[in-house]
Amino acid sequence: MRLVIINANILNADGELKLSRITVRNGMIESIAVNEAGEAAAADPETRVIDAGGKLVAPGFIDMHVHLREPGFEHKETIETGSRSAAKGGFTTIACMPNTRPVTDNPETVKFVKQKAGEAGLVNVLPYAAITKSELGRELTDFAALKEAGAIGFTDDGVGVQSAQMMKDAMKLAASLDIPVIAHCEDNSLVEGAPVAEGEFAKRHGLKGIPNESEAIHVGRDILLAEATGVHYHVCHVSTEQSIRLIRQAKEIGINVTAEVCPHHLILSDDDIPGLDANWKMNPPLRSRRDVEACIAALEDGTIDIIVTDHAPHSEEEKAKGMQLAPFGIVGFETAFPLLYTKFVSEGRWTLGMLVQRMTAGPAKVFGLQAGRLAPGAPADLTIVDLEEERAVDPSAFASKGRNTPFAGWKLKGWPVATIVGGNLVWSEA
Ligand SMILES: NC(=O)N[C@@H](CC(=O)O)C(=O)O
Ligand SMILES: [Zn+2]
Ligand SMILES: [Zn+2]
Repeated sequence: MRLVIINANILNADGELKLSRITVRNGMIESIAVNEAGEAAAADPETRVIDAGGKLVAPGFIDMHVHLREPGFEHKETIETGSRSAAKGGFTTIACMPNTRPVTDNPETVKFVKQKAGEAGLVNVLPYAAITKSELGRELTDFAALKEAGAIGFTDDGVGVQSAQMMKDAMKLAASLDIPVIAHCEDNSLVEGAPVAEGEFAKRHGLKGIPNESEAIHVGRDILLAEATGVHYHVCHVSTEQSIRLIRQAKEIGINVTAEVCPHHLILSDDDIPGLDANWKMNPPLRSRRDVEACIAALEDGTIDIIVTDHAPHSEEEKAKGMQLAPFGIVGFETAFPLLYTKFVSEGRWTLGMLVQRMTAGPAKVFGLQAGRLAPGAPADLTIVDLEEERAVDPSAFASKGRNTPFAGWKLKGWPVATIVGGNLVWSEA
């Protein structure tokens, strides 16, 4: 089967949009050429033609931090609904966190996730496995067996690994297997019971605050451990100026550290939280404007390498428990690109090329994936985006089971309209 995408506006090496014709065969990009008029008419019956109509055709977005909730929390999301939500957001490869039930701390669960993702047949799903059994921080999992089963990295996302010795042992083992450690950085002794960041919002509402140090202490500790062990250490959802300072310095002296940031930490601060609505509750919490500015600058200068959504669906009942009691987390797939395009590209702060790089080639490079680029021989994982279409975020229309977003009603531009994985159209607006 051959697929030809005509009138595709693709970014060239200079970041300019060029109208092109992309030919796909057997799931791979075969050629990219200057668009030719009349191509559609010339196509043979064995060839499917998609007319992109001058819309952006980018490498499929890659999201290296997502929660699909299955097994165990199917009322929040399943691998299928999460995959569909990802496809609708323009993502073609996602990496899912192990804080399921059971925790992905055994080879069977890794295989289960891969099997379910294959059955859904929508996007590429790469499973992470837990660092410690049940993410309890007490005993390491069997890294070699988990890697063998298909885990692409180790993380206890959802909680920080509290013991430095445990983290050091994990890093040593991961380094010997040439596989990264991905860390949710949070010192429990500093955050107990706090639902939002330390600051004005917490004070005004009489809530306990999560201090910036609770994240940065782990980042600093882990950078020293990464230096000692030589592991590839990747920092989850960076949200503070202090963590960024430590990562910047570590990179300067050549320590193998990479980092990610979420759209909400690039856009929202705790000043924006309208009230005690748990759709604004996530971990790490929304911090100060100063932290937001530090995150933006760090993504721009390369201190932070990539953008991830930390898509974290929860049910409406769970989120209705209020700011103090509701679980942390917001959904992310279906708003990520339009949010970032509208806030940073439309408003002139970033080039389109920069945004796309941080969501495609950037993550592919950090995690060594054969994806994230448009070139002959690369997998035909593509996303088509209408940069002109403007509409409001409507959570009731999400493909995700989760409706928990602080961005409901936001008017945004740059909506994905079709997603192609391995040459197959897995989602389209029409
Ligand atoms: N980010 C969140 O607020 N929640 C995540 C856990 C996590 O990413 O730490 C979840 O699993 O719900
Ligand atoms: Zn986390
Ligand atoms: Zn997470």
